[in-house]
Amino acid sequence: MEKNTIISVKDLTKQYGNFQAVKGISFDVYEGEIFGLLGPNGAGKSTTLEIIETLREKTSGEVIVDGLNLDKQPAEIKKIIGVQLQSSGYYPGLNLLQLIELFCGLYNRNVGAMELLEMVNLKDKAKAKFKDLSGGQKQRFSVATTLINEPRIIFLDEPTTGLDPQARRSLWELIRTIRERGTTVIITTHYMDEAEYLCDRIAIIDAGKIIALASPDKMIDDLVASGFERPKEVKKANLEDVFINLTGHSLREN
Ligand SMILES: Nc1ncnc2c1ncn2[C@@H]1O[C@H](COP(=O)(O)OP(=O)(O)OP(=O)(O)O)[C@@H](O)[C@H]1O
Repeated sequence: MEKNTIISVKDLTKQYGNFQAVKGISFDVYEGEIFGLLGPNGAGKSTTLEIIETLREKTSGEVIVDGLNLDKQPAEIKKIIGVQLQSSGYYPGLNLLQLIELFCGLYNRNVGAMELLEMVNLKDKAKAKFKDLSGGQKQRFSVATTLINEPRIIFLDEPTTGLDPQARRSLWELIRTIRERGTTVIITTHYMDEAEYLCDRIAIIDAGKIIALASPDKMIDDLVASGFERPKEVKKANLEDVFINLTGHSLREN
């Protein structure tokens, strides 16, 4: 299948004073994929994401989003992307339904607020305030807000950090559903299992450089082909499997 490039980043750098946080990275994101930026704390993932989102100035390099040049058409780019809003933007007096309706008004969109809450499994919480949600529910709501302007691409910055295993799985399913509806997803994470489960392709970033870029499967196959073996035999399950098995497979309300 012919792949369409929807984001193209070339030789991107970001300098904070004397410190170069992003050191000339290049990558393409294909339309309809879940693309992951995987790396340790401080690797430059958020900086890279925020530059593409038009929220942070780059130092040099070229970024094209859906044919639009970041330097010339940032306002056009904003219209076709969905970005997680800071929770400080969630007016404390409003409930979830009212917040979505407010954002619809701001974006001049007419999406069904209740349908959106249903999609992220928060219909029952429509009348609740954001502050009264669990961590997983907060993240699902935050993902819902990225969809209000019916974007072609959504950006998720470490969406599952701090969540329990079930809340994470529930969010993974949501992210897959969003991709199945045709939206391209670019996500940052420092969780290996998340990258392996969710992402079609990943770029591993370390100290501002991309050190590998491929599908998780290909990376693992290449490592094995190089003669790598795990030092000891791996058990057929891990502690997370035990936890999920004991607390239930079904995705409960998180
Ligand atoms: N505004 C800033 N001024 C100076 N240095 C910054 C600024 N923002 C980020 N940095 C530095 O740039 C580097 C990359 O930060 P960035 O937040 O992009 O990393 P990250 O990969 O997203 O890490 P994390 O997982 O911790 O969010 C870090 O060393 C950070 O301290």
